[in-house]
Amino acid sequence: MNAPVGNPDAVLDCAHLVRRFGERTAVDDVSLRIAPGETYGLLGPNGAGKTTTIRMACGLLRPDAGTVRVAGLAVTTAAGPAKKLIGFVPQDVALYPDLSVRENLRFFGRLYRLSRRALERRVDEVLDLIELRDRAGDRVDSLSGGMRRRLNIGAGLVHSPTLLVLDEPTVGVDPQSRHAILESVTRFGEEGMAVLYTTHYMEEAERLCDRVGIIDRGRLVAEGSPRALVALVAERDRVRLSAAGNLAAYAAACGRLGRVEGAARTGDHGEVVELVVKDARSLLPDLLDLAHAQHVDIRSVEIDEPDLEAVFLHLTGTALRE
Ligand SMILES: Nc1ncnc2c1ncn2[C@@H]1O[C@H](COP(=O)(O)OP(=O)(O)OP(=O)(O)O)[C@@H](O)[C@H]1O
Repeated sequence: MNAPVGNPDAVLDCAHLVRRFGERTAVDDVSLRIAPGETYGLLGPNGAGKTTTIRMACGLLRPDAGTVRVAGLAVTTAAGPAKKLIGFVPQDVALYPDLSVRENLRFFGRLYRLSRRALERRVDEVLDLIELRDRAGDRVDSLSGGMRRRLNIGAGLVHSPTLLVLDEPTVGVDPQSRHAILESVTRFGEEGMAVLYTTHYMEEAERLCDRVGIIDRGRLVAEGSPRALVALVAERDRVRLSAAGNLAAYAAACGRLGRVEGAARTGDHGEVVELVVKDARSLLPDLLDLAHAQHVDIRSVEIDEPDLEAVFLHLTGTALRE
């Protein structure tokens, strides 16, 4: 049976996802959780693994390893109850150009077998959410590109999903539609929906997301609130390094570095090194060099407060946007 298990507080629970394409590991041991009403941004440059991660999260792509649960239900590439809880909005617009805005929404609602009355009510709600009520009767091929993007989001919303997954929804849209999209995503969170949002625009992640995961070359290299991540480049921070190797020796060596005010091995299985440091920004390279010298494999860095671009640059040595 597909009984709910795992963390009941998590709407989405991805554990240790791995996906390879030939020789290339596109997603390398990514775990993330999203709580009800939480907007989580997956931030990374082109090719970092964002789309591959969310396609696995939605059951559109089979992971080579790892599991996905939505509201405790296993997500697989086969049809199942978990899939009904997910609304997926792809990067490319998938709509019927010769149908009206309203007819498109009805079409997607019928796929989920909503009753006629429930469907009409929900279509009206969605038209308000995406701010297209005044265009409801217009054919899609008469809409601007940005309006089509908004309708594309509406199509993912019409069955009232518990989890909405949006893949770079503002790429290439006009400023007015971009604003409307960002406003509506804020409202989804306020209404209790969990949102997984991929972007390579730092300012979007900073504005919209309760929490951001920074992904680089398939690895989730840092996770936290925008403010907490920004603290990575501020004056004194708590740093949690998830790692594998001789962590007792590594923690002791970190403690001997200047500017480290405390170092301890923690975590349920001793897999974390926790540090209190002054100016994590300048210290992080030393911590990573030390890990390298001691053959310690750092899996992720977590910080409890300048901007996310700086954080990204600092963590990966590359810019978020090429
Ligand atoms: N179907 C596929 N076959 C082969 N390689 C793939 C496939 N899909 C993705 N990849 C590779 O996996 C890596 C991650 O791609 P992915 O599309 O997940 O990144 P992304 O962060 O979403 O980037 P973008 O912002 O450009 O969409 C890239 O190196 C990409 O070339």
